[in-house]
Amino acid sequence: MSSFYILTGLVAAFLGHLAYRRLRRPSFFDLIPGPPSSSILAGNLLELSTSGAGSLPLIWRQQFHENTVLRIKGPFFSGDGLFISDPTALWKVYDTNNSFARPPSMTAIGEKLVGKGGIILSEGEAHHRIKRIMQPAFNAGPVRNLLPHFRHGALALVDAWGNLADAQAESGKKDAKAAIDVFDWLGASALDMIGLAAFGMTLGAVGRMQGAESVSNLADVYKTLLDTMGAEESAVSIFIRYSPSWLIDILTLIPNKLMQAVTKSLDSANEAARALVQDRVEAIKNGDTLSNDALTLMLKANLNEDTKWRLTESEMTAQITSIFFAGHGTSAAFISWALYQLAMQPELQDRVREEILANAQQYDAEQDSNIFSSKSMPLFDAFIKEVMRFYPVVHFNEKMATSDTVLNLSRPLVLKDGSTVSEIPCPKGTVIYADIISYNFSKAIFGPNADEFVPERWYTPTQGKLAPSVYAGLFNFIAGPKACLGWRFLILESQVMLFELIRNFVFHPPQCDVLKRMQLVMVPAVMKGEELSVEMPLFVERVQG
Ligand code: HEM
Repeated sequence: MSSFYILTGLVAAFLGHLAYRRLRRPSFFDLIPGPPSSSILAGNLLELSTSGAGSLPLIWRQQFHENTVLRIKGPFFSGDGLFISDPTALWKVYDTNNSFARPPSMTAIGEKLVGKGGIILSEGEAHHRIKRIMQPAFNAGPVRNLLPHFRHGALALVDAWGNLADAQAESGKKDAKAAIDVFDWLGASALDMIGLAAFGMTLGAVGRMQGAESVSNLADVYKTLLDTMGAEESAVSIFIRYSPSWLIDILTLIPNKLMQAVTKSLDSANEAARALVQDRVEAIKNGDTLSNDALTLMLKANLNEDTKWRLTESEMTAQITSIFFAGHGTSAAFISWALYQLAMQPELQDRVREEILANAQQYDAEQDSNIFSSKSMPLFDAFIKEVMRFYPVVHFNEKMATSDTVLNLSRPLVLKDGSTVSEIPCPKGTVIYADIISYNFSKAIFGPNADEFVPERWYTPTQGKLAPSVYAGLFNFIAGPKACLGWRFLILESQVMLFELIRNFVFHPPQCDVLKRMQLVMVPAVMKGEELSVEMPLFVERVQG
């Protein structure tokens, strides 16, 4: 019965909203080009049923060419939103003075998924306190020391895929069934990498895919949690992505199997994370000086911190869930797209492998991350940057203006009435969607061939004005105080993993189209009958000789 009242209330609110839209005075934003107001839902459903270039921002990009500002109208009083890829405007949104923050609606969704108190959802002073403890573990030096952990994880995957490739070769089959779903395996491997490098523990997720006993229940718990979140992308969830927080709170009151499943796995994940923190604190107290994983460094930093800055045990536990959440699907998708691109461009794959093999002996001897520099391995370095540009697995990032402000633009914006402006007013409450895809594909920044995959572009400096950036002038990790904490971790993890995989295997293209599916992360998907299945089926063959 309560569901009936809630739904009736929502329908009434919707009708009221339509009336308000008709009656309100036109604003400046009405002059900014963008998809028709009614298309936000239809467009998002399109995003769901995704085609090859199936991201909504991608479709808009084709429609609106090089427009660096697009206006959207969100459903249910969620106000005006701006998709922005203009570098000057991005500098303003992501500067350190905090005049923009995560929209409350996104925090509301996030808290339902990953719980409260983690670094990702925190803002302002609370965020500063958490980051102070976490940042040192993710700086360049400590991350460089994680190389042996990443190598260990990469070799476990090489071993597993070697067995599968041998079986494939023996059966002589090269049909769809013989393909390896590299995304699934890389997901397990990413869990193992985080387990080893971030938390100093063996999770055994890759071993489990080969039929071994579970080493730790944490791997199962997080896999269930992340799979449940992956299933989240329904029409309703896309709808609420653009909705105000009060609406999200109401919607989640409706009895819902998905939310119940997420809450259940989140509880188990938190329980397992708490046990891990307690175990690690005990080890430090007992004089553990050898462990160099991120959690040990964070806990040591915490113990040495002034009490007013120190994180409590439950705050520390929340950070573990944040790291798993932020660092698992992202890296699995990123490395999957890298392998896909190599499979589609065999000539490039050969050249990258040649460079890897030329450096393999030195790498084995020194095990030093310097080998991955643009000086030692220019093509490998350029390839990774180009994958980052071409496959922005995190495709947009939301912020909301916390006070009235103005956004200057690097290029004039042509309004619907034909006039041009070089700045746009941004009233308090305006939601900004930093459009990472459009930025990464901007011809003004990356040149006329921005739509093509060309690693060599990285041999010369980029021409156009760049957005603030922590890596290669790209916006994938955003910038400012809330920039990705794990970007160095991700780059080294990918370098080590790709080095070992390309060194050992040749990748052949799938026998079907691979689609870009816009979940929270841009994941690969293929059509299986009528259903879209999240996977990346590649043929993997051992390198001969
Ligand atoms: C291709 C891979 C990755 C991409 C594109 C990426 C991108 C991002 C982005 C855009 C944010 C900002 C989110 C927001 O505030 O809304 C973020 C935050 C974060 N990321 Fe990553 N990330 C990646 C991999 C990783 C990995 C591997 C880790 C950890 C091992 C990680 C840890 C974090 C953490 C802890 C935050 C929260 C930072 C804060 O709020 O201060 N990320 N990431």
